[in-house]
Amino acid sequence: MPSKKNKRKRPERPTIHPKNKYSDNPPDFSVLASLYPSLKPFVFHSRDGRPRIDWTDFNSTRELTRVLLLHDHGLNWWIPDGQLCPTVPNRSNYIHWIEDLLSSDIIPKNNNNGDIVRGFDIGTGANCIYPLLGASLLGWTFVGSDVTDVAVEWAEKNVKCNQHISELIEIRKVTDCQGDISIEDSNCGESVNCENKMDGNATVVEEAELLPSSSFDPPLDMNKKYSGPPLLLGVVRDGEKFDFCMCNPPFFETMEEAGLNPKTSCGGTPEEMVCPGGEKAFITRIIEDSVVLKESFWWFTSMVGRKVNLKFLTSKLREVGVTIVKTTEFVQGQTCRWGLAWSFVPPVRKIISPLVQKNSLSFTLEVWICPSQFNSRVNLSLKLFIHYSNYT
Ligand SMILES: C[S@@+](CC[C@H](N)C(=O)[O-])C[C@H]1O[C@@H](n2cnc3c(N)ncnc32)[C@H](O)[C@@H]1O
Repeated sequence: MPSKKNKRKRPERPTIHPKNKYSDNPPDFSVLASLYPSLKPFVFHSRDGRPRIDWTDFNSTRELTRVLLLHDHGLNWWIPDGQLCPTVPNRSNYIHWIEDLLSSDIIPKNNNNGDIVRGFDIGTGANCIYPLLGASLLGWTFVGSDVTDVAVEWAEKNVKCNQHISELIEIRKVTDCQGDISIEDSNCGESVNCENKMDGNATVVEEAELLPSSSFDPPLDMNKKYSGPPLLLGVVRDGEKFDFCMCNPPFFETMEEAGLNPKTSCGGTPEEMVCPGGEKAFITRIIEDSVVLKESFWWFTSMVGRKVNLKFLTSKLREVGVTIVKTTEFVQGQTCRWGLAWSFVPPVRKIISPLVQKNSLSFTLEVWICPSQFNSRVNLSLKLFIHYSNYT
């Protein structure tokens, strides 16, 4: 007789966004191999008779991505050997999560660009996957930025060979000396050299009082501060307005760390995978840039690779006085990634729940409201957590 313990199964976490093309129809490698002979050499059958792909072989994963983009999205696509190869279903999850953000009514809709949705993909890579998917699935327009010549060259090729959406995507090369971009660093007192610097206004002070203490979060090691080329500040041009930015950052500090998952081979050069301070430093810089560029973006978002960093980053967001933070979990086979979104736009929705559930499902919202956004001088240590499912 099964024990009571076994009966109490934890609810299954959704691993794929319901709007994802593959949520009801996962790719059938046999069918695809019969339609695209170039895929055939990479498909084999396991003992249970199911068609499989060798995920540890870069050529297999690249060919599968090429075929899926062509077959399911009508996109021509290629990357040179060794460049980071995206998996289409999980990259689509991030796009659909942003779609949810834009359509949710927690903050007012952005009408800056009329009906046109405009996104900024920080580090678009040679694969240019997010602009290609966002443009082909949803008709969004994009600026995709990158620093390396190979990424910019191949992203441009991938855009040009898709005439039906090429008008929607601009690839922007980031250079080290772009703009005059040093921003105030309150921790180490570097020089301030930008017009719109972070200023400690009243909202920041109240926010610190109102939101949970971050005293247990480890600080960012000063030696590991992001010191690379600009991310947003200095790359976004005067007067540009975006509905969102997105980013799949270099997660790791070393290539050894990057190579820790022997179950997959998605390629990835050091420029794509690694930066001093890893994702924590990279995303911290995006947060700092967002303070200066709060008028230029409706939503800021980034992928986060490690949960411990998510905690650090959300506390950083509280410090800088955002009005909203939203997180989600992207489950990719055995790997978990997180989505982090924030905004400085005052929220309109007020669904209040006393607690943030610990083991929340994927694609859920956490919203923090700072009462000072409503010009209220409430002298209470008030914490409002809003939590609801994006599926509703
Ligand atoms: C993990 S890869 C992501 C590539 C692609 N977006 C994807 O999801 O597969 C990170 C990318 O960020 C780029 N990158 C690093 N620093 C950057 C910067 N300062 N500005 C723009 N891109 C940068 C790298 O060259 C690399 O292409």
